[in-house]
Amino acid sequence: MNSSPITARAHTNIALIKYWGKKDMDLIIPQNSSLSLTLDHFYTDTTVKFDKTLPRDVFTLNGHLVENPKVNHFMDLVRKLAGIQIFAKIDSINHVPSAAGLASSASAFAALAAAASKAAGLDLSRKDLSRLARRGSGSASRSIYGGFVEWCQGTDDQTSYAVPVEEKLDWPIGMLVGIVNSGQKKISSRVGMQTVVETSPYYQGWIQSTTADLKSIKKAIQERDFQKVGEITESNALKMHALNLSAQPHFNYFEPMSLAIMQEVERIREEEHIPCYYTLDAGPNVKILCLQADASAIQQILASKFGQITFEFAKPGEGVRFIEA
Ligand SMILES: O=C(O)C[C@@](O)(CF)CCOP(=O)(O)OP(=O)(O)O
Repeated sequence: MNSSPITARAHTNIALIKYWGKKDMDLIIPQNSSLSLTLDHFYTDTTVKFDKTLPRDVFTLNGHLVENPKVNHFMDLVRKLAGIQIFAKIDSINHVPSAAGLASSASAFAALAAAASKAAGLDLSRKDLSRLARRGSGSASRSIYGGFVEWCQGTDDQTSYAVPVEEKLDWPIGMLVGIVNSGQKKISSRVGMQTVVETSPYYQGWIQSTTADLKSIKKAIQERDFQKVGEITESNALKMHALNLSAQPHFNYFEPMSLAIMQEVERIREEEHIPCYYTLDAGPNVKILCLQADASAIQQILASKFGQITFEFAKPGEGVRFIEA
């Protein structure tokens, strides 16, 4: 066990091919494989120090003491893996608006997996780090790597983990992220996706369609076909959200501003002839895939229409790494 505190930094990732349903809730085995882009702009720094004098885990988020059962459960997994019974001090700083569909759980659990396992004296491979992060939050399995990342669904704890598709990305693309609402979302991803699995009549169609999308997008990435990557991304996101609209009870994450931004992105593409495509996750925030050279032109158009919303640009980011606190 490491006596000194360990700090890890992990970046958030945004899925172009969505994970939206589990086969196994405890092991977090997904219904389908997914693909994401790790972003450099939003990240989490997490410091972990095991301390024999602690009666329980002590967790602070952005400087505030919080109780988080998912973190406690995760730390139990780490203790079991390392064969220790000691509690830890965990300090996490989220440079991401938490829980607003900006995949803050992805960067958070990837950073926690790296810092906690190393502080517990483990030296995990990136594959095993991805497996461990997955137990905290499915999408966190992808933030272990940078660039384009695929989470291979696998069938069990050993075979479900992410792999880098293209980590050192030499393609000048990125995402504009508009924070429509950084408040706590109504329905968590965990609840939302399970409702869909259990009640949407479209779920099997989704599995077939998203599996085909994954194959097509990997080919389009290889061919640097930005239009194809964008079209598949936008279509896949809308199919995911169609599941929510068809669930019982139905739900959706859109706010009026989300739809207005989505329509404006389509207009910019069709009338201004600037290639850009949107995606949304379990929240109202719109992420716009674009080429780096077009980012400021798109930002200016959006600022003229939605002055109250800032659209921050993120380039492809790197995988999880240890840093000096
Ligand atoms: O990231 C994606 O593929 C798509 C989503 O972001 C939603 F749009 C899912 C994120 O789910 P997550 O928070 O990882 O759920 P957990 O495993 O129940 O913790």
